[in-house]
Amino acid sequence: MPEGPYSKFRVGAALRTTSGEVFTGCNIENAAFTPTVCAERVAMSTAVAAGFKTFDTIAISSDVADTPIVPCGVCRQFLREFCKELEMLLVRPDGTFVRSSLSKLLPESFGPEWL
Ligand SMILES: O=c1ccn([C@H]2C[C@H](O)[C@@H](CO)O2)c(=O)[nH]1
Ligand SMILES: [Zn+2]
Repeated sequence: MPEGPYSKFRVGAALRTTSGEVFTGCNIENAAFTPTVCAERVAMSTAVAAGFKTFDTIAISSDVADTPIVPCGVCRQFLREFCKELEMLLVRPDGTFVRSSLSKLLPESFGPEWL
């Protein structure tokens, strides 16, 4: 995965649909900073643009810290739109990972069924 030119972070995400397809994404940084998009949102946007709307698992990895990466708040809400109970594999640079879930990282969440 490419390095973000400003943060120097490399983040990758692999999102699996309930029918087994995998869509990947990387963080895409912007000179104006604010328009930067995270790997998780790129992966889900790519999947939705391809017509997939049901997901079960996302793996997220980074090569920066020794601790597993965690998705930012914006991504948690973005992912929530299509899967309240999304399983998460938070991967360390050495390939080991911890399991988490969106319902754990974004409890009592607001979603489409409210509208
Ligand atoms: O879960 C995360 C956390 C951060 N980033 C990106 C956004 C930015 O390019 C860089 C630093 O925040 O890492 C992601 O892609 N996913
Ligand atoms: Zn994010």
